[in-house]
Amino acid sequence: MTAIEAEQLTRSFRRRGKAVEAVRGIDLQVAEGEVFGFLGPNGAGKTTTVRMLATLLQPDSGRVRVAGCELPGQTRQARRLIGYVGQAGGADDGMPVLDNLILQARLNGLGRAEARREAERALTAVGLLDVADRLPRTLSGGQRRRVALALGLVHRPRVLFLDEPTLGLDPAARAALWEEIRALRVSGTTVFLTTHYLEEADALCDRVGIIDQGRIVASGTPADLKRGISGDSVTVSVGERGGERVKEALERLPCVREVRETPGAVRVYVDNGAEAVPVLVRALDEQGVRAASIAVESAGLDDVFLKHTGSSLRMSRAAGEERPETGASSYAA
Ligand SMILES: Nc1ncnc2c1ncn2[C@@H]1O[C@H](COP(=O)(O)OP(=O)(O)OP(=O)(O)O)[C@@H](O)[C@H]1O
Repeated sequence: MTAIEAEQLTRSFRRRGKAVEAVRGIDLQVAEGEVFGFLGPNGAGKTTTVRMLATLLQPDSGRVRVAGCELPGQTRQARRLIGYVGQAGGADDGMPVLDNLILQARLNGLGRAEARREAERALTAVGLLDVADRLPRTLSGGQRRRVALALGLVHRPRVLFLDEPTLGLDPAARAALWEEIRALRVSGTTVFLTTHYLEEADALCDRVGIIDQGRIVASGTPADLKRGISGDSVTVSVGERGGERVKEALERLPCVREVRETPGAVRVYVDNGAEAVPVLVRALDEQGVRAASIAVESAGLDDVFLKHTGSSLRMSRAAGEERPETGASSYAA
């Protein structure tokens, strides 16, 4: 059965008197029990989409059906069946972790005893029962993120929305959260997560939708998406300038299938990276171009991203592109 269905969703905002088209006609379907990743750069429209799917924002046009409920007509029923964990997390710092969860469960209509039971179950599920009596502000960033996850899970939602669940976490905390998400999948919960971490989409998701400038530009399993880009990618770092010359020097070579410029580097697609590198180095030498570094990899999701959007997600992160403050609010259905 389909857990999430959207047809031709659109949403604009007004900013300084101008219309910003955040979402421009999105269609998607997520099957029950699937982990679906929504991958895109800053400002692509991920949060706007996830908030519309999770009943938190009204679309300008289009249709949403989630957990069997048609929106906006069946919003109340839908909220009982879905959970939402926003970027800001949702815990109240003035009360201990367990009380936060009990309150959340009560808000979802559970009786006192059941709310306590479910709160303890959710904390156990995210490995935090030992901090039940602590105030959220005394916890580490990773622990606070897991409290937010528990808040989204306390009423056993069938569909869980996670907006950038691991943003800013260190690798160990991220790995711990990935395990929680994998466990949710095993329990049959449908998970819709937004991310701009390629590795996260690759490691966790059954299917991925790539969003850019408010539109889905590609979707499929990570393996299917990568299959469309077989071979190796060679990244030639050239600094701020010089990309154009490198591109010119390399795109004529018979072993080169395609060349794309990204900020500070040129990505070259070849069948066999190890064989191509000496040829590329010679060609650069002949043109008097010096590369800062050359790296060979199997083509991955970033290459899929580059192909469909014309920009590299990894390179834009490396170039220090910071995310704007979104002020996202948090809510657990
Ligand atoms: N409330 C708002 N008012 C005005 N503009 C908005 C509002 N919310 C989002 N936008 C704009 O809509 C576009 C999409 O934003 P959105 O937050 O959905 O992107 P995103 O992919 O989630 O980005 P990020 O990864 O930075 O969270 C951006 O240009 C953003 O500035």
